[in-house]
Amino acid sequence: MAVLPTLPKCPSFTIFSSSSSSSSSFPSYRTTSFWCCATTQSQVAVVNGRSDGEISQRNEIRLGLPSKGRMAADTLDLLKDCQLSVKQSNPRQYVAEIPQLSNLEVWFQRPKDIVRKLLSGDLDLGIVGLDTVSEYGQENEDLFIVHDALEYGDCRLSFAIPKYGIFENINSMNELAQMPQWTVEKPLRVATGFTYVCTTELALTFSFFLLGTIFLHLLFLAIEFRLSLYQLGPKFMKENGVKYVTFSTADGALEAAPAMGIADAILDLVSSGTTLKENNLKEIEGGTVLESQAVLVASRRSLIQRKGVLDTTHEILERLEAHLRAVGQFTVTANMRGSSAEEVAERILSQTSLSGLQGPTISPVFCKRDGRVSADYYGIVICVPKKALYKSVQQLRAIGGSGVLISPLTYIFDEETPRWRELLAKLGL
Ligand SMILES: Nc1ncnc2c1ncn2[C@@H]1O[C@H](COP(=O)(O)OP(=O)(O)OP(=O)(O)O)[C@@H](O)[C@H]1O
Ligand SMILES: O=P(O)(O)OC[C@H]1O[C@H](OP(=O)(O)OP(=O)(O)O)[C@H](O)[C@@H]1O
Ligand SMILES: [Mg+2]
Repeated sequence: MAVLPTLPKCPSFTIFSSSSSSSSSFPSYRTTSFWCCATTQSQVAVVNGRSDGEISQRNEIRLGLPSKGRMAADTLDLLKDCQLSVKQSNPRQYVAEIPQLSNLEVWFQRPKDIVRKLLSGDLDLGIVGLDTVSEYGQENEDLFIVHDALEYGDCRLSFAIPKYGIFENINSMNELAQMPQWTVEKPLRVATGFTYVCTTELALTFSFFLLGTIFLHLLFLAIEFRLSLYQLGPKFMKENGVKYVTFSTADGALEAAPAMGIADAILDLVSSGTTLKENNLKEIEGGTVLESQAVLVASRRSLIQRKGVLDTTHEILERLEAHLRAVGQFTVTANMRGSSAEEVAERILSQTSLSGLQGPTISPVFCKRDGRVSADYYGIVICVPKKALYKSVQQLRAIGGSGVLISPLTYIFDEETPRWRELLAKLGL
C-alpha cells in the first residue's frame, strides 16, 4: 500500500474560517479546500506506489529544472556559467542532457512539480526557489538542501496590507495583531497562494445556525474533516499573536484582493515591491515569513541509495561553489621592483585592498643583464572583488606596481567545501 510522505505536525491552531466568508462569492478566489488538497497528496502517493525508504528501479540520475517562469532562464544561465550547459534539442521537449555529467537526465518541470517529484522519488535533484521547497516540501525529511544560496530568484514571502483605511497607521505585525477589528465573527481575511495543508489533524466542527431571534433551530450539524490549515502563514500568524484569521487561496494577481474587498491582507512573494506599491499595499515590520532564493535540493533517499547520485551531486556542488565564489572577483597581475619577494610582500600587505584570497602570490621575473641572470622585478597575482578593483589598482600603483593586467575569474576551487562536508555529516557518511 502506498504510504504518504511523513507530514510534520503543526501546532494546533484555531482558524476561524468558514465557507460563508465573502471570498466564496468570487469565482477566482476560493476558500480553504481541504478535500482538494488531500486528494493531491493521495494522488502523489498512489502514483508512486512505493513506500518510504524505497527508491524506484532506474539507472539514470534525474535533475529537475524549472520549465517556465522567472526561474527558468536564470537556472540555465547559472549552469552554463558553471560549464554545465543543458543541451535541449527542442524547447518544447521536456527532457534534456548535460553532456559533462554522464548518466544524468534533465527534466523540465514546473517548480512545484519538481518538489513533488523529489518527494515521490521521480527526481533525484532539483533547482527551485526555497519558497517552493517550504511550501510543497511539507518539511519532509527526505528533502535535502545541498546549496542554499544560488544567488538568483531572490524574493521574500511577506504579509502586505492596504496603505489606506483602517490600516493607514498600522506598520507592524504587532500593531496588526492589536487591532480591535478582528473577532471570531470577523477575522482578518488573508489571501495567499501559499496554501499547503500541513497536517492530518482532524477537527470536528459543529455548525449551528440561528434563524432570527424567535426560532432557534439547529439546522444542521456539519462534520468537517478539517485538515488543519495552511502551513507557513498560520504558523507565522500564531507566533505573531494574530488570533482571529482566515486564509483564502488564489492563484495569481493576489495584490488585487484587498481593493476588490475579497481580503484584508495578502501573503505573497515580494521582490522589488513594485506590484505592492502599484496596488496601494505595504509590507509591515516583522511581516516577512521567509527569505527565498534559488536552491539546489536533493532527495536524501537518492543520495544514499541511488548509484552515482552522490558523485554527481558533489560535482555539481563543486562547480556551483567554485563559480559563485568567482563571480565578481578579478585576477590582478602586476610587476613590481624589489630587492626580494619578502620585501615586495611587505609592501603589498601594508595595503588594505591587496591581500587577495589567501595572500599575494609573488614570483621573481628573471632577466639577463650584463651576462648575469637576476630578478629585479617581481610578478604579483592577487584576487580582488569587483567593488574594490579600482582602489586596488590605485594602491598597487602607489607602492610601485606597473603593467597591471586584470581578467575575470571563472572558478575558484578551494579546499573541500563546507557544504559538502556538512552534507556527508548529515547523511551519516
Ligand atoms: N517577484 C519575484 N522576484 C524574484 N523571484 C521571484 C518572484 N516571484 C517569484 N519568484 C521566484 O521564482 C519562483 C517561480 O515563480 P514563477 O512566477 O515563475 O512561478 P509561479 O508563480 O510558481 O507560477 P505561475 O506564476 O506560473 O503561477 C518562485 O517560487 C520564487 O522562488
Ligand atoms: O515585488 P515585485 O518585483 O513587484 O514582484 C512581486 C510579484 O511577483 C510575483 O508575481 P508573478 O509576476 O510571478 O505573477 P503571478 O502572480 O502570476 O505568479 C509575486 O506573486 C508578486 O505578484
Ligand atoms: Mg509567479
